[in-house]
Amino acid sequence: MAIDLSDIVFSYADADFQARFDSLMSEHSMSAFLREKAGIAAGVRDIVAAVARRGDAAVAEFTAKFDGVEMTPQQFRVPEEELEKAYDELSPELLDNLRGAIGNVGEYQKAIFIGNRSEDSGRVGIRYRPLKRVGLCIPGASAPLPSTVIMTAVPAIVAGVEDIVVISPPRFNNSINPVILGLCHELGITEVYRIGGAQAVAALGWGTETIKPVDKIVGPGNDYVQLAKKEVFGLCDMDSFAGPSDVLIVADDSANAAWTAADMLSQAEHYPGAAILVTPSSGLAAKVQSELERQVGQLDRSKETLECLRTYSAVVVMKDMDAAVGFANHFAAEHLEVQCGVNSRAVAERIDNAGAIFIGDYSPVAVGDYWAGPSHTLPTRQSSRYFSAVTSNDFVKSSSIIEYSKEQLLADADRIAMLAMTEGLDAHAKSIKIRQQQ
Ligand SMILES: NC(=O)c1ccc[n+]([C@@H]2O[C@H](COP(=O)([O-])OP(=O)(O)OC[C@H]3O[C@@H](n4cnc5c(N)ncnc54)[C@H](O)[C@@H]3O)[C@@H](O)[C@H]2O)c1
Ligand SMILES: N[C@H](CO)Cc1c[nH]c[nH+]1
Ligand SMILES: [Zn+2]
Repeated sequence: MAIDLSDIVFSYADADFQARFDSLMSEHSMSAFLREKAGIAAGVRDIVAAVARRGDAAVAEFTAKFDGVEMTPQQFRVPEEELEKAYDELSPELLDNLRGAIGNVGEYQKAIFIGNRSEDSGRVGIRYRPLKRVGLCIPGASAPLPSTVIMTAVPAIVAGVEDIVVISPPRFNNSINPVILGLCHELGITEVYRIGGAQAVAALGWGTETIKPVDKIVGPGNDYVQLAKKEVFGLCDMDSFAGPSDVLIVADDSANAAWTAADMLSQAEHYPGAAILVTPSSGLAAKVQSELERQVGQLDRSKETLECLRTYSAVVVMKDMDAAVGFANHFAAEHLEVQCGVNSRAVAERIDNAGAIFIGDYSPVAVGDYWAGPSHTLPTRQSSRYFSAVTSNDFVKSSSIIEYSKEQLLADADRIAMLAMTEGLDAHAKSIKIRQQQ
């Protein structure tokens, strides 16, 4: 039966435009998610509390319950021989391509790294040091994503993190996908645990008898993983909220409709994944709709992708490019593509909220997912308004440096003391004044 996607198309000229706009914005918002998942959040809190109280025993119980795998705590960690064996089994061609991606990501992450730009030679400064131990969440239930190992581990390696720990659910013959394991070996990561979900995040945050706590947890995951990261925040740091993927494409008449549709499908394929086209061109909207209808049936995950198009996606016709850009800034996408021909860079300049911006016809999201250099671990659910992509700079912390000379302190001593007395803190004032009395 022919696929009809006319339901996902709407225009500023429609009577119900505002209602559809509001519902699209709110469906994808963080507040709707947190409200809708309040029940799951309560369950996640219980899982985290149980791991905090009972450590490994609780991790083993939840792994049996949610992943269907019975393990003793000694079996959580993947033996190094298994990592080596998985590495040996990678085909030379795959290994070469993984190395190509690792090289690009490493080069980019080095170029943007601020951790080696400490400034502590003057009166005030800042000093960066790498985090000592970090945990990476690598999804593995709906689809194992080896590329996420590269996109989270390489920035940490560039920053100089000593201990990198990987957690991933035991969804592949009771263990982890072998490409993920082989890649860990290639990157020199030896501490890999076949546990996932909220229980694994809790183990990283609280520590257990067999897993030492980490300083930061980074990486994507399903609702349980993301909500658990929120629960352990404070015990350690975390990155952004990297949940279900989305792409928003701003395009004009010059866009190639078949390519635009292909890029939308590449996000919808994530299942869950959302793909939204915003354009001032009703002609392009119609062509993209028919390309989606034509191409979706040709995909391996056609059924799932179609469901994501129908459930989370839209083709929206706006009055003009200003309105399209306004829509994009309001939506705050994880991935934002601009396909506006020679105007692409100028339109991209006007985007304030997006995890990653892909400019022009030859920068589909997939080039960033696997290859270009910036991490594909990006803020979702409109949180690119305030969160950013994972970078090497997420794996350093800073110490402020203050080093006054006698002359510098004496020059400002009275003024500092006065501020202290204004707050009624005379011990503060005296710690300054005592130095004036030499
Ligand atoms: N934004 C990004 O950068 C990015 C990158 C890659 C993946 N992702 C997203 O990450 C997500 C990965 O999801 P996934 O399905 O692979 O899962 P996952 O691997 O993150 O988590 C699976 C675990 O969740 C736990 N779980 C499952 N059902 C449960 C239940 N009912 N109660 C308690 N715990 C339960 C289980 O322990 C299971 O092992 C997807 O949404 C994907 O789109 C995002
Ligand atoms: N688009 C996903 C979220 O940014 C990342 C990914 C991994 N593999 C393919 N895609
Ligand atoms: Zn992707």
